[in-house]
Amino acid sequence: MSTQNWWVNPAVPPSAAMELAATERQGQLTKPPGALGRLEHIAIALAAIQGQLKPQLEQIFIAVFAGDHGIVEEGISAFPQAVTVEMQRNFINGGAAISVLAKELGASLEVVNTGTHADPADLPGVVHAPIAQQTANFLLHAAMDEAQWQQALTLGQDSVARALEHKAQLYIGGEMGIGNTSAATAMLAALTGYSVADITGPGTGLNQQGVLHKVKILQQALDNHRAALNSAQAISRVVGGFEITALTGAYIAAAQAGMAVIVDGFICTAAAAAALQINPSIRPYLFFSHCSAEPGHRRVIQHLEVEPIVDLNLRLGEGSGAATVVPLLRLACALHNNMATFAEAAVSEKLEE
Ligand SMILES: Cc1cc2ncn([C@H]3O[C@H](COP(=O)(O)O)[C@@H](O)[C@H]3O)c2cc1C
Ligand SMILES: O=C(O)c1cccnc1
Repeated sequence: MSTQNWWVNPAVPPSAAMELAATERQGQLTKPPGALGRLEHIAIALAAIQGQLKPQLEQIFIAVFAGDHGIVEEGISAFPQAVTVEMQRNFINGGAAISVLAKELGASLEVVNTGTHADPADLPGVVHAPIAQQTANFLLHAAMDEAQWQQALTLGQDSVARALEHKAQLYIGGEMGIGNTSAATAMLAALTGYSVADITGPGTGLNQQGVLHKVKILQQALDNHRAALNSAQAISRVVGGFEITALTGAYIAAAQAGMAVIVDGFICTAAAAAALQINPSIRPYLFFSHCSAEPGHRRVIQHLEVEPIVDLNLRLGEGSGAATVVPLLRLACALHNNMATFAEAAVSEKLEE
């Protein structure tokens, strides 16, 4: 099915035949069947996605989407908005957590300015595609209009096109945007039905009073927009962010291109939750990396019925949690691809029951 709205085009399901072949291979490797637990499932899922018995994760593509948020006027972050621009420089200069992780993994790293206060002349090396300097303050206004939402979504699709040019076998999206835990929380409350109070947390480090204020602002925002929040697309447009929408577009486009994706923490999960409602066919392509220390994440993960790979108390963003699990995925593939079978190693198989 092809439609004008590219984001609803279904992703082709991963190969069932390859899933079966990879499952059979796991059963033949020199270990009790199932003994490598979820590492087996990861390798099998990657084999099915890549359509090859021995999946490969050499080329990793990481995109960090930066976006500024009008809602910061309401005092909902512990850090000033200037950090969104300052961190873009840090990403490019190699000093940020995601820069270090990307280097360690031998991954390609790009930074996309989806709409921030950055001066492009000041930040060479960033992909500048600003939709505006920031979203509208969604306490009173829709964060984006329809054209801006589509533009942001397409920035994610463009990034996936660059990942494909790099022959990437795995796509990681990250985000940077002061105030974006507020946008993510508002989106997730509207998408899942959890109350704002149930899933609001400190983000970069609000104190208890700050969190209560954040709850109040987000609750008011959702009340103000209640009538408009009638679809995942509307929710993402009205209370989301440019960078979060770009991530939603990237997840959908990667799955449509048959590429595996690792989802990062709380904010990326908001983008993924919207993507899954807009286009449910992408689900098999998404691996959820970790359970964030942002308190709402555990609930949201349960609601989505997904199982994060690790739980390390991370609460950074930038794609850092997703990058952190790449070595585990690589090891899962190495075991699956390189272990000997019982026949090859002349090891006796399990007794018949
Ligand atoms: C120095 C610094 C680096 C970061 N890298 C990611 N974030 C994270 O914190 C922000 C969201 O938190 P809030 O909603 O509370 O503003 C996002 O930019 C997110 O990526 C950072 C935050 C800071 C301060
Ligand atoms: O889990 C995340 O993505 C997160 C949590 C807090 C602040 N920034 C990001």
